[in-house]
Amino acid sequence: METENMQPVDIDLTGDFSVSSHLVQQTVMSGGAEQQMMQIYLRVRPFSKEELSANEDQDCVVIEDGQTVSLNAPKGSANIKSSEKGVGLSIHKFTFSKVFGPQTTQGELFEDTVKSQVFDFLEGKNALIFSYGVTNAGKTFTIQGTLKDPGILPRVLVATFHYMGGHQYKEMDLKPYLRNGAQCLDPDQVKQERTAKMAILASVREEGDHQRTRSSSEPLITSDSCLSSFSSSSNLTVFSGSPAEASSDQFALWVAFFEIYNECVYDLLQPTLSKKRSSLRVCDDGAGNAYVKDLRWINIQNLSEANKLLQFGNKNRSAAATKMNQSSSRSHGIFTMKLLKIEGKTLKRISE
Ligand SMILES: Nc1ncnc2c1ncn2[C@@H]1O[C@H](COP(=O)(O)OP(=O)(O)OP(=O)(O)O)[C@@H](O)[C@H]1O
Repeated sequence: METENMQPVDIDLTGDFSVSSHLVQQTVMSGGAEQQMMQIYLRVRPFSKEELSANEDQDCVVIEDGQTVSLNAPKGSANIKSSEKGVGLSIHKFTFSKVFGPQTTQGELFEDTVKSQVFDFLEGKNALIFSYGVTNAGKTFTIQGTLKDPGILPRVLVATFHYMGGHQYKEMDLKPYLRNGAQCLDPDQVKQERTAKMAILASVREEGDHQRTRSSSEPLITSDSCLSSFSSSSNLTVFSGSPAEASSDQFALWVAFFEIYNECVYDLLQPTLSKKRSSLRVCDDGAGNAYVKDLRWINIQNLSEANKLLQFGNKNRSAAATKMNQSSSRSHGIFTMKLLKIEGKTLKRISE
């Protein structure tokens, strides 16, 4: 899992990484922008019952200390055979910003990795969090989690609504535009926004009625209102106090959810009327910033709405069972939040 604080300007990462042979931590040197460190975390998930009964626990991954792991090639593997012949090594060491073992809880992971970045996002800075790993590694569990064990995304949403407190801008007439801007909507456009959002929320409510019997270990987004229910649970981190409380500023949260599947971009918040979905184009806003053209942005005003959009989007994701993971996501899902800080009717800042 990797996290980075970003400035509003795009940073070309290609060619700018400085990577030493055994150090996986990477330094981002940006042309003109301030130098930033990309934090790279490793989470080692526990073995499943099936993996244990198949004797897959061969101590291949050994956590040496809080930052280092050794990877030992499995018995009988090609790596072992060639290292016995003096070709290559059967042990590799990697160093990370921090390594989290199988006992790490979702709450501990959030605290020790992205919590400070969430605070930065609420205070107006851009941030990017992404998870990277082979199929079945635990990416979905870490980012989304389950009803019982909420992951990073629901925790970020809870923290954001807590921060906004009673200072929400409900007019819906200031909407993110292109990459870093916002546009004013006229009353007809606001009406269209409300209608589009209501259509999604209503469709999830209808489906939610048929889903009440799901278990708490299933992905978070399958259960209606679960975000709201765990937001009150004691193990959930929110920032103490709300910095928004004291000021007269207001906040609007807009979200988008899309996937990259077979190198095409699909909007997950676009109701699909036919089996064939149309893909979206990635464009340049004229200032060198990439954005997805015609991507749907929805203004959400509470956790229940956030949960419904997640349910709706996840249902649209291209999932197919693989040999290793029966509910594997076959695409890269990208959930984006834009937080607008508004004074009167004027946009003061926007963070993503
Ligand atoms: N830290 C963890 N603790 C307990 N179970 C976990 C943990 N991480 C992952 N799992 C379980 O391991 C399985 C695979 O996890 P997950 O679906 O998140 O993998 P993934 O990396 O998203 O896979 P894919 O790329 O194929 O979608 C799931 O059953 C999940 O519940």
